[in-house]
Amino acid sequence: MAVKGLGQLDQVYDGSNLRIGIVYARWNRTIIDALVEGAIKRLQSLGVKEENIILESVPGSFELPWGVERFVQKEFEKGHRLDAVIPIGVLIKGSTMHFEYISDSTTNAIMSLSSKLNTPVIFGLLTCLTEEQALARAGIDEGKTMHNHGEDWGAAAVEMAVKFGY
Ligand SMILES: O=Nc1c(NC[C@H](O)[C@H](O)[C@H](O)CO)[nH]c(=O)[nH]c1=O
Repeated sequence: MAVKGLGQLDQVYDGSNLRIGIVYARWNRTIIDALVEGAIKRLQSLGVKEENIILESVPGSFELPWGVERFVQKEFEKGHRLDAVIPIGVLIKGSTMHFEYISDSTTNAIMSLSSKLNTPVIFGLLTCLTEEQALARAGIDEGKTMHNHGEDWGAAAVEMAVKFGY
């Protein structure tokens, strides 16, 4: 018996009527730029118009939750509802516990945003132990060992907006 919905696992969703926000942190900029580019590329491949992809930045990943919350509210107040938002940040472990505290607090805060804003908020935070891990997940390491995770986030934003949006 076919399990209902499984066939949707690789379904392509039409983003042509969607307005998507991307809020990126400005730490580890080379990696961030690749991830943002990957998300935009996938959004456009799913039909999201260039003028409907709205970019904003914050100083670092710690500012992402509040920045995303205010970004969505300000766009709504301007009459431009966002159908989904992709926060993008790159945290790389240093020699202190800073990484752990920001990773944990920011992840939990981002997780609660979708319900709080009634808008799909995608988890676009890389929490890496080494720079090499982050480069690989942005698809820009030497050996091109992984795909650009920004593309996954773009696809998730379109799917969540089409399936559960207004
Ligand atoms: O420390 N490492 C990182 C970082 N620190 C800054 C922090 O997010 C915040 O902007 C400041 O503490 C000011 O509030 N922000 C990142 O996005 N990635 C890191 O790897």
